[in-house]
Amino acid sequence: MSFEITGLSFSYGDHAVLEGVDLSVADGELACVLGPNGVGKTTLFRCILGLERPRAGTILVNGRPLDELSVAERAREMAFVPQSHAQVFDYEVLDVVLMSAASRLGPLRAPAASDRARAEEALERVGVAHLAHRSFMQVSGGERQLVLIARAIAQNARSIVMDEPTSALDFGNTARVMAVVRRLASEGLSVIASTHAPDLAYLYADTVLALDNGRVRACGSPADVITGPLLSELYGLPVEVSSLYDDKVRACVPTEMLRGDSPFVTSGRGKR
Ligand SMILES: Nc1ncnc2c1ncn2[C@@H]1O[C@H](COP(=O)(O)OP(=O)(O)OP(=O)(O)O)[C@@H](O)[C@H]1O
Repeated sequence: MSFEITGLSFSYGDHAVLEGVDLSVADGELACVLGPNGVGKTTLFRCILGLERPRAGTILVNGRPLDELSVAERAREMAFVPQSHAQVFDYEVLDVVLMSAASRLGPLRAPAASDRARAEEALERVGVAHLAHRSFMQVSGGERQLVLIARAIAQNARSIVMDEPTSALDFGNTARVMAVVRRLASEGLSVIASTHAPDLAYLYADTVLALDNGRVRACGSPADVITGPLLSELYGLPVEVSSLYDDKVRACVPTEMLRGDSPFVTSGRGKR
């Protein structure tokens, strides 16, 4: 089991954020974490990455307790893909990917030719090798996200944690990035990603964890978790879930928008 999180509880001072969270993600699996703003998704990831110390609970990464891993070992086991719009690197794309080598290098050691080759190969794998010598700040949000995923691949870790990998992306780039993430999982990595889009979680994930107020509201197969009643309760508004393409797709619709008397409906839209 690549991530085995048991009874995880965390507080910022007096403010309890996570309570008794359990999650297992095996090699080859993609788990999506869903939940309203402020529910504790990023905090959960910070605990998994060893950046916050839980009040209670255990985290095993590839079978080893997180708190027994050195910083370098954590970097070998886990790669982190942050939200692309939070980045301020003014480096060439290839140099951003080469930063993945930092955990293997001693202080003041330059990356070797093999690190460079690995970085170039990772860019190739996510389809953005042509951007290698462009400025990271001057490529699009979707391309930037793919570069950050390439950096995670080049790190050669067995597990990847992604904080809202598609939050800044358009429709096409969302599909491209999620396809890459899905492929990485299918190739044997364990991946945990947060998302605000239940229909994306349904389409791509093997497991969905729905957090509500820092507690697990549901965790299981997308078919069990992505349902109208659960999403309505989780987000506090009526949601209908329609099954499409033999239930390979579920469209999640906030039905408030469809009611003729809805205060949100100001034009002809939704009144039919
Ligand atoms: N450094 C901090 N100190 C104190 N409280 C914090 C800190 N970081 C986050 N919080 C609080 O912890 C709670 C969970 O925050 P977190 O960022 O984990 O939520 P999230 O689910 O990732 O939210 P979003 O979907 O908006 O990104 C929130 O109430 C937030 O205000």
